[in-house]
Amino acid sequence: MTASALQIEDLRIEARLADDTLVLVDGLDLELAPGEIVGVVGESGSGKTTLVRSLIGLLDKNVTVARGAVRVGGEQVLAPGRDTTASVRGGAIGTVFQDASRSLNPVLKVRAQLRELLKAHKRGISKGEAEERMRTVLRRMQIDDPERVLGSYPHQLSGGQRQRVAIALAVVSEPQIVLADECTTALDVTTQAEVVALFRELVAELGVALVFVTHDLLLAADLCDRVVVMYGGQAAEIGPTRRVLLDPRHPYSAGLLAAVPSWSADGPIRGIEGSAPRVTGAFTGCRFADRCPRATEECRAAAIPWSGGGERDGYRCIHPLSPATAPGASPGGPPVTV
Ligand SMILES: Nc1ncnc2c1ncn2[C@@H]1O[C@H](COP(=O)(O)OP(=O)(O)OP(=O)(O)O)[C@@H](O)[C@H]1O
Repeated sequence: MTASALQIEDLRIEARLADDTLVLVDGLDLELAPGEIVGVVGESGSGKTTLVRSLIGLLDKNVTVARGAVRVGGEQVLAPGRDTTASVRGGAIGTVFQDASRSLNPVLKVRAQLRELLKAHKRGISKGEAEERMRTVLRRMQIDDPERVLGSYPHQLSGGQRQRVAIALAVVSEPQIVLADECTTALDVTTQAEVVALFRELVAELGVALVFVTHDLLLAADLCDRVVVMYGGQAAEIGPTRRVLLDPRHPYSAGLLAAVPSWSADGPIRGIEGSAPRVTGAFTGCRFADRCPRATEECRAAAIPWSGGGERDGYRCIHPLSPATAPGASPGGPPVTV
């Protein structure tokens, strides 16, 4: 059996406020094999960015890991009171953010930025080897004039080139895992498609595990092997992309799909009414209950257990859509109302 690239076990992340504790991520279990692409989707505020930031040691000062653990390549890097994620950031874990300017240093030329990472994470690499590696990685990003780009400051590059350089920075140290947080959102559709194609190639060629965070369900459908649908800090549903899209079991997943225009081409587009709850430490029951037409008192009474086929394919709902009534009953057709 292949060792996991990334293992997240029962992760709970809390934020301390002056008068309360907010739960930002709760009970998250996720395992990624090398070469696997997992999409993390969900509305704004569902905890996607908090999850990504926890993996690279960039949580805000008032935010801590309250329970669970994270392992990278089998080694524990995050647990309550323990955070050694800085040792994997830029090395075993590469990150690409939405805004390339967050990944790039505006006052350093691209060469200096790539070289800095190689020096930090590939100890003993010679100057010549580093030059060769930088050119190769830029060519892999389909930059055909690597010499010019290496000698440029970020502001001298186009938006698409900047995002390619940001991806080059994420992969130059040959990471086991790449975290991409909304990294195509700010790009035009053509560049977005090119960047997605790049990720696909990178995963196939380098065997990295890719966590692809996006609002865009169709983009996730196009790229990802599996998706995690997050809501209120929890995984509402996890499963192979095709299964989740064609046969969602959690009413929230079905609601998200019904809100995608091209998915609902033959039927009415419906947003999900209401907004996500503020989850404090005292919160009980299903986080989606107040917005869910299937909710009963039972949903509000106690924590909802995980059901289905285990961590890799399941949902957190006691009144799931049955396969017969879910959109998968008519693949490609409009989702039913939830
Ligand atoms: N330091 C903090 N203190 C208190 N609450 C926080 C803190 N950081 C994030 N939050 C809250 O945690 C929740 C999850 O935020 P997060 O940014 O992870 O969501 P998201 O799914 O990535 O949203 P988006 O897609 O808009 O980036 C939000 O309600 C946010 O306001």
